[in-house]
Parts: sequence; C-alpha cells; structure tokens
Amino acid sequence: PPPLSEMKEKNPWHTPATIIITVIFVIAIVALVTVAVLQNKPLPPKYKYGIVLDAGSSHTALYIYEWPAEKDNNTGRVEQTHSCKVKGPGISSYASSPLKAGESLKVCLQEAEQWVPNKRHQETPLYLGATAGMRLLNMENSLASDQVFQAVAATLQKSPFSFQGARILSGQEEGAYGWVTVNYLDDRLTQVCGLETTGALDLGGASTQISFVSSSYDGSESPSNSVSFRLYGNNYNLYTHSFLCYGKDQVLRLALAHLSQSGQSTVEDPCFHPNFTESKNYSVLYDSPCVSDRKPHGAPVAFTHKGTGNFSLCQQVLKNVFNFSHCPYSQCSFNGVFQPDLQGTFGAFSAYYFVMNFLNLTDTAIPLETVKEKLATYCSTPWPQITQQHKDVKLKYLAEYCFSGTYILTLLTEGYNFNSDSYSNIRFIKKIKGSDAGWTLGYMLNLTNMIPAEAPDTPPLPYAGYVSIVTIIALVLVIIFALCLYRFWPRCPKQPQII
Ligand SMILES: Nc1nc2c(ncn2[C@@H]2O[C@H](COP(=O)(O)OP(=O)(O)OP(=O)(O)O)[C@@H](O)[C@H]2O)c(=O)[nH]1
Ligand SMILES: [Ca+2]
Repeated sequence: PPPLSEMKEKNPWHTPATIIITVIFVIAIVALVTVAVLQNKPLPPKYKYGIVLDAGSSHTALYIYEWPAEKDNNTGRVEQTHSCKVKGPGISSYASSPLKAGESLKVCLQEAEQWVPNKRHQETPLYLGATAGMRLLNMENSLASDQVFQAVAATLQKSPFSFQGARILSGQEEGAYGWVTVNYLDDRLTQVCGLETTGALDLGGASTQISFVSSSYDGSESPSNSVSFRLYGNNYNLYTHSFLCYGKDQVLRLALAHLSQSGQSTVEDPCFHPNFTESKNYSVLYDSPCVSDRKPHGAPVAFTHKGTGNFSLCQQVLKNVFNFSHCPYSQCSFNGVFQPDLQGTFGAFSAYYFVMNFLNLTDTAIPLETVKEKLATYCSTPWPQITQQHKDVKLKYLAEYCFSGTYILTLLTEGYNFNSDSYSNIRFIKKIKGSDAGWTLGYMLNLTNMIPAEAPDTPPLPYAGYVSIVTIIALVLVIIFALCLYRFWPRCPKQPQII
C-alpha cells in the first residue's frame, strides 16, 4: 500500500484547485448577499410639499401635504402632515376691513414655514381656494370680495412659498375635489377595472355638496351637474351638486327667517332646547343674500330667540326650507335640482361629522328610526341640563347641535332621498388615513398633475423582489454546483484495513 502521506495528498478536497474554487464561491456568495442587502436598504426619504388654504365661510384652515419626491406622478401616497386652523372668522367676514383678512393668515403661514424644510420652501406650491362665504360676498358686493382677495394674495405673496393664486372655487369643483380626495385616500382610483367608488357628502357653513357615481346616469340629463374624469386609466362620470345657502349656518338663517315672518319680538324655535333664550338682531339675521329678500317690514330691532325643543316640529320647519314644488327633470332632490338614483357608499364629512360625532350617532348601523328617537330625546332636554353635561363645549356649538342634527337627517332623507336602508351606506368621517376629508387634497392633486389619466407602467417586480429573486437563484446554483462537486469528484479508493 502507498505510504499514508501520499494517500493524504490524493484527497480531492484538499487539492489547490478545489480550495481556490471553494474560496471564490464563498467570496462570491458573500459579495452577492452584501450587494443585495446594501442595494435594498431604504434610501433616506426625500419629500416634496404642497400647501392649500381652505377659505371656508366659517373659518380658514391651512393644510400641508407631503409625498416622496421620486414618486410625484405615481401612486405614491400624498399625505397630510399638518393642519392649522386660522384664528377668527372666514375671510368673507372681513368685507369691511379687508387687510385684516390677510393679517389673519400670518400665524398659520409661519407655522407652515416650520413644517416644510427650508430648502423646499421656494418650490412648495401654495394655493388658496375660497368657497361659499366668498361666493355669497361676491354676489352681494363684488368690490368687497375683490379687496379681500387682494389683501389675502398680498400676504401669501410675501410668504417664502411659491404662491399659485387665490380664487373662488365653483360649486362643481368643490364637490368634485371632495369626491377625488375621499376616493384617492380610500385607494379606490388605482384599481384596475374600477372598484366601486365612494360618494362624498360635505356640509359646510354656507353650502353643502353631494357627489357620487351612479351607473344609471350618463351626464346628459343635466350637464351642469356632471363632471367627467379619466384617472389612472378609468373613466368616471360624476354627478355633483353644490347647494348654495344650504350649509348649516345659512339654513339656520332660513329657518329663523321662516319662523319670524311676522317680525315678532319673540321667536319660538323647536330646533333649540327648552329654556334656551338669546337676544338676536333682525338686521344681523337678514344680512345674507340667502335671506335678505325675506326681511319682514316693520320688524323691531331685536327679537328673543326662544327654544321649545321639539324634534318633529323642527323637522317640519326644516322641510320648509326645501322647495319640492317643481322638477324640470325625470327626478330631483330639491329646489328643482336633478339627482340620479343614489348608489354605493358615502363618506359624510365636515359638519356632518362634527355634529353626528357630538351626538354619538356616527354609527350608521343604528337604525334611522332609533337615530330620530335619540335626537328627539336630546332636543327635548332643557338647556340648563345640556350646559351642565357639556361644560367643556363651546356654547355656540352646543346650542346648535339639536338644530344641526335635525337638519342633517332632514337633508339626507327629505332632500337627497336616503331611506332607512341606504342610510346605513353612509360613513360619518373626519379623516382617512391621517388626512382630513375635504376638497383641498383633490384640488392640490389636480393642480400639481399628480393623478395621471393613464395607469402608470410598473415593472413586473418591485425592486426588493427583483434583488431577492436574483440572490435566491444564485444560492440555488451554488448549492447545485457544490452537490455535483461532492457527488462526481473522483474519490480515493477505500483504504484497506490493516489488521
Ligand atoms: N361642532 C363643531 N362645529 C364646527 C367645528 N368646526 C366648524 N364647525 C361648524 O361646522 C360648520 C361647517 O364648518 P366647515 O365645514 O368648516 O364650513 P366652511 O368650510 O367654513 O363653510 P363652507 O364655505 O360652506 O364650506 C360651520 O357652521 C362651523 O361653524 C367643530 O370643531 N365643532
Ligand atoms: Ca368647506
């Protein structure tokens, strides 16, 4: 037999060739895995920003949105990072001192400077959109509304952001952008072959919007109520209407105007709690284009607004603010406005949410009849008891929840024709995934071209998936190679046993 040392040398695993090949493989695997891991490590995110000011009738709010810089016209989520409520009333209330409208925005603009990184300030678009309050002021006194816009624009121009203009949104825009926001946040637009969309219900102080897609409606019956979109490769034919003067503050005026037609000095109001009394001025009540033509002649300066707390009577009063007497179309909601059949689910936000949330009635699984009973009980509760129970709530808000809740139910059922079944399709919402429901996000997405008409082309695999698959295939090849090496390498014959 050969000497033992010779036999050792013949072990194929110990030949220089095997050792070199093995070392190269180990290095290759380590290198491959290192590259995959390093490449796959998330880069520090770079964000872009956009700012929208919602100049509503009752107040102005500033919203800051951010999105990953690499993905602006992709499906990369745009998110609200901050919001700031401007102190004081809406800009339309500054008609007689327009400069103050501009001043009022400064605190929130300064706050925005803190939230957007300095190096992004210059490239961050800043928009201001005004809604029903400015629509009404513009109707009433267009010079005053122009002056308010001048003052507001002057302030926004001075900010470090890229000011893109301040304007009044049309009612269609307000409704349509609210719908875009809700469906964008709900991820309903990017689905291939269209998931059913969600309708949008917005209740403001001076106007209210309803927007939804109904398969029975092609837009031809009432073109002024239809908006067509092509988003992510899907076509949408949206029905939308904005009812000016049907926001909750203006409806309160309409209802009080209805109750005070004789110009009496005490106005009994079933929509306010028993024992609630407040002195109000006739000229203040009628100082709005929504009611100005109804001012009773020879009324005293002031009247006492006295609550009686009766839900059914309140519903009767509120039904009277709608006109059902004429409909020039196949079907209408109210005031001769066309409305197709309701379809699908609805997101109801702004005052719909504030009010129903306070009343603990956001759960629409509660039958409509029960909701009415609970509201009836709430309305009949005397005012002193209500104030005792809710010491932390602003008195102005607190006084109006019975009225507002009753208006919401009357608007939904009598106005828009929701019934006890379709009522359960409504979701009362404030935010979706951290962003407020409202028209501002949809407005910004549109103006920054962030929703493409066509679905973006996406690679068949995401980057991480691609790297992982390459690594796995490489590892499998290496294992197969090693197994072959082990199986087919010439081995030395079995050593004879020396006995
Ligand atoms: N209870 C309660 N009411 C609120 C709150 N914020 C606003 N409101 C009231 O709810 C109503 C609607 O508010 P918004 O949705 O801000 O209305 P807006 O945008 O100013 O008005 P529009 O221009 O008509 O859209 C107004 O009567 C507000 O006074 C809140 O936090 N709680
Ligand atoms: Ca609003």
